[in-house]
Amino acid sequence: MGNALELRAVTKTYGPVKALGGVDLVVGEGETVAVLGPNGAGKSTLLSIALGLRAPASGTARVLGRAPLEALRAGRVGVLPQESGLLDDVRVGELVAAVAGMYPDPLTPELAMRAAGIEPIAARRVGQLSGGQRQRVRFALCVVGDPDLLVLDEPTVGLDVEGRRALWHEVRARTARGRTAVFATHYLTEADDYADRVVLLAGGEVVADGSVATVKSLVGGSEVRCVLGAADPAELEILPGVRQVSVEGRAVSLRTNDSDATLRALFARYDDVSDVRVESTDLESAFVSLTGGRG
Ligand SMILES: Nc1ncnc2c1ncn2[C@@H]1O[C@H](COP(=O)(O)OP(=O)(O)OP(=O)(O)O)[C@@H](O)[C@H]1O
Repeated sequence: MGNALELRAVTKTYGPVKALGGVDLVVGEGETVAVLGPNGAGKSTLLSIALGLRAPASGTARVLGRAPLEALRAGRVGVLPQESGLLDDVRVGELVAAVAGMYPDPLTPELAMRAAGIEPIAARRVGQLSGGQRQRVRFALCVVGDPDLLVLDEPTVGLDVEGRRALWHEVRARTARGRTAVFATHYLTEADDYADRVVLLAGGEVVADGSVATVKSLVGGSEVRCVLGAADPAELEILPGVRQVSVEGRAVSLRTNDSDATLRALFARYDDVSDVRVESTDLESAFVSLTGGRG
């Protein structure tokens, strides 16, 4: 199988702002990749370059072995942009059917509407829909061409539980058939649950790229939380294994490379330790640690 997406040394600036500073990203066909990063990290810029909607300042982008716009025009790519206008006066079913007609080998409009959970509102005018319903319509338009690559920018914003469930069900069904999905999200649980690979952007650069487990292991270790009568951060810092200490009132959190050694020393040193919990690194703490607050 070939590559669905190939970005090589891609840079992008907006005036004085460096949005991307030399990004390499190769996504194989069949992968589900989450692009994560703080506000302003460059996620939308990266996706729009991948789609050919913006040109990189330098570097190259290829989609399914072609120039991105060519792949888009050939109907091989389904796009769910972060914000996009929809024609207000048409009915949902008509809109989906019209867009289906632009593709060489589309799904039936009914199938696309069912995937997005909008069959019951097929006769409604788009202008009368709620925000979440409009997002569902955008998703139906994104899949109706039966594309090989889905590019989704924060796809579940505004969707209710059922809408999110339907969307991910459809994305998974497609990737299970060898299609590819690249999505940007701020919901780390979505990356954890649905992506087989995570690309973490910060300040326009890739700071981590790998499976969720790999990205978590870059930060490594675990977190020991407890409650202490009187916690002195300087004393806690020298306990074995401890890399980072945070104290809020009586609540103590210790990031450690060796939770067993840290716990033994904690109990030996303090006789008023309570509410002890050990947690392995989650994606959120990996995110915070690797992006270091950079936008
Ligand atoms: N059209 C534009 N003109 C000027 N600057 C822009 C433009 N679009 C994006 N930027 C800047 O480029 C940087 C990257 O923006 P981008 O929208 O790609 O980030 P993002 O990771 O998608 O952010 P968010 O999570 O907030 O959606 C930001 O500093 C942003 O202010």
